[in-house]
Amino acid sequence: MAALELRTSNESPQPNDHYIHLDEDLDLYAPETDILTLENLVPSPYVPDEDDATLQNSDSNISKAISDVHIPISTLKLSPGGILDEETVARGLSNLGLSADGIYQVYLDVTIPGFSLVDIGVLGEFAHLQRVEISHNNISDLSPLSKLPYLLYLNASHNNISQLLNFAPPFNLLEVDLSYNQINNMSDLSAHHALRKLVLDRLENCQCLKSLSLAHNHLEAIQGLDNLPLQYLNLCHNMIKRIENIGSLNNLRNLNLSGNKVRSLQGLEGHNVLESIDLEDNEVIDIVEIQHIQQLGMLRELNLLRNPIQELPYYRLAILFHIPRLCLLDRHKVEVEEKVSAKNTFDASLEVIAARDHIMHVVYSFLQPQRIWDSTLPSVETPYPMLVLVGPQGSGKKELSMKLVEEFADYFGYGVSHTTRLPRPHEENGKDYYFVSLERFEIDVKMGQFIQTHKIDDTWYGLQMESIECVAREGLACVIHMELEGVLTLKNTYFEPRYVLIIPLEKEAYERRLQQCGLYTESQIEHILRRADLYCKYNQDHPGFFDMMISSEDIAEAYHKLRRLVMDYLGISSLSPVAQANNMNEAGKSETQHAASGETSTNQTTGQSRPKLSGTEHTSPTRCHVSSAVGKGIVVSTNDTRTARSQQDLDNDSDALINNNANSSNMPHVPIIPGQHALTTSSTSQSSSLSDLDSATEFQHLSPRINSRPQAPDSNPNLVLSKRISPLDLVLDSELGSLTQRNIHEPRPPSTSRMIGSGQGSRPGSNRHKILPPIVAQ
Ligand SMILES: Nc1ncnc2c1ncn2[C@@H]1O[C@H](COP(=O)(O)OP(=O)(O)OP(=O)(O)O)[C@@H](O)[C@H]1O
Repeated sequence: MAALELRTSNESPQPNDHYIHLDEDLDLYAPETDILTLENLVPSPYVPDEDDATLQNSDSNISKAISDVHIPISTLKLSPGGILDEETVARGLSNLGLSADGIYQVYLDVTIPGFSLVDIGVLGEFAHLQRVEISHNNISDLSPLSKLPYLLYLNASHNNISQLLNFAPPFNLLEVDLSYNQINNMSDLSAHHALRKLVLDRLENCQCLKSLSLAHNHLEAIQGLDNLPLQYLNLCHNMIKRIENIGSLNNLRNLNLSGNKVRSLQGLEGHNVLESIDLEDNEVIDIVEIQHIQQLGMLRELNLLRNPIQELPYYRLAILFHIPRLCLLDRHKVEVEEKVSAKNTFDASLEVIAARDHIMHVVYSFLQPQRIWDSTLPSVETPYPMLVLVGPQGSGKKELSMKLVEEFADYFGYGVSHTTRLPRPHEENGKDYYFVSLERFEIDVKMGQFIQTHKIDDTWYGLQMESIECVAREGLACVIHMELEGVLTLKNTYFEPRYVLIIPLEKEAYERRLQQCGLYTESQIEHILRRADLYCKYNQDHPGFFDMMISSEDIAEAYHKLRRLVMDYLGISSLSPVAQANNMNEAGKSETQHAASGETSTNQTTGQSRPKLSGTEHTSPTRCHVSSAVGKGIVVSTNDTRTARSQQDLDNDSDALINNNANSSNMPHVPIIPGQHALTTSSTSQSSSLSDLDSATEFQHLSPRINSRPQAPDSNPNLVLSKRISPLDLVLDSELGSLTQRNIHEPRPPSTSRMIGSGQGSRPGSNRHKILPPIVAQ
């Protein structure tokens, strides 16, 4: 093996060993030799300047002497053609020290920058080198370094190297600087087991570098990758704590950071083409970190296995809620059901909330002994009449409801909700609300008492069946107020109330009002105002959902409108009889026009049209004429089979209805009062409205008569049931009966449902309008 060595011992030179004795007249530069002994070292006669190359008999001066040797350029060209020659190497040698085997004094370092070197093959002959600096050349092949077994430090920056460390690795290679090269192929570095520092700065010239893998190193930070066109970056199994300095990797599609110490996902924002992130076995702990990757539109795969975040309840659903576009999470395929479940868990739509609420109460009530709520039980045509004021908190619904009930005490009763909030001054238990403890509320829920519940902040509100039934038992229609969620639940039940949206449209005035009442904190007010927007939007998006909207900036004015509306419903007026008749005619005309033309009424807030709420929605032809006249309110059936009524019909409407009722059913002429059942006069139905199943059977015996179909029991004796059936079955039975047993052209016997018994007096207006007509836009 050829080597340039300095031997300081007294060893005798070996003739065949290419040793050079630095005798008095021996030239230092002797290319054909490769070992120097330092005995009697004298200045070289080739050195032109006496001060230069003065070798002294000491180690320190030897180094200087050799490195300062000057060869006249005119006589010697270093490394011609970029092929490194020994002379150039000799000029670059420094750092005299012991060879690795401890036998020789050798130069341990070589520095050969800026020689435009292409071929460094000769370096292989300097096996003792420990530090090689060959930067700023044109080297593309480092394979000769495979012959330097003691190499510890390599600086090959600013070259044309395209392969990373593609030489047989010196056993102890510690540090490599390959910055400013053309590396576009990262070879497996696992053989370089001692490598502790790898500098790959300024790889920006590698404009084709699409895939970079630096796995299983001890990298503590990401750097030097700026602006690379990388699509795949594998940094797994390093010691990286922060995702940094990859902001300019705009083409990154696949990032593997598994097996690191990453805690935050900050730094991943803006990687809009990132499709896959592997963060398995890291330290991500907080779900808020997901916000950093939430907006990555192409992200389809995420692996957070073996991160503390997995301990969070609903972890998987939470991730899917934030990034619903994921297809693969923690190496498991994401199912559609999971995505739906995620949405429903964290941001359920109002409809879902209501459906859940409804299901819960139905299930709990089924677990209880069944009772028939006979005062509010629906029949085919006559839902129990209810008026629901809907709107956000502080919109004045409660005040309006109370006033209405107070003024129209003969028609309406107030359906008292339960709440877990404390009573406010002037509020009375049982009048404004039933103020109950949370425990009591929960017990009632589990006892199946509620038909709907709704939570606002930490307060529960809920309407119990008994509250409505209480009002119905009095023969009154029920007025309640609630939030939108409550309405949606109610719409799942058999109740078919009229819904009036009460909402202050002027936001500033509304805000002032909320502030002045002193009941709400600033954040609550903000929330309420947002809810007000939600109501408006819901009204816009669901035409016809609310039957009417009343703006409630000014409560007095709102009440005035509501009052007018109700009076119109009930056909009562404080106007003169003539004006009253005119009003009725006007109302009748507009109703006729709507019914005849199938017009739609206009949504007040939006100007959108909405389908007129009328029974023309019903499919049964036998029900059309009924519904076209009455909508969903208190219903009286007529013999009139036309769907559009003439003005004359309307003028004669009341009388016709009364006569029809009386004639067709052979029943006495009775005025109709909301909520009163026709059979309340019968001794059988005088009993408690909270009947158990026995009374349900009793009810079934009577049901044909309830529907004024005397022939039904005979023609269908099965209707007299001895077994228990559900109210729903009753409805189905009676509907079936109406379709199968009765000729649909046959005039329909009037329904006597909701009619008061003959023994009871009529209430004001009840002989004028027996129905709650559909609300039309004003
Ligand atoms: N059973 C119920 N289901 C759903 N919401 C309800 C129910 N009972 C009451 N609410 C609503 O809960 C909200 C809070 O009730 P609260 O008695 O504090 O009314 P408020 O803030 O005075 O509002 P408003 O002036 O509109 O009546 C109100 O919007 C009310 O309508």
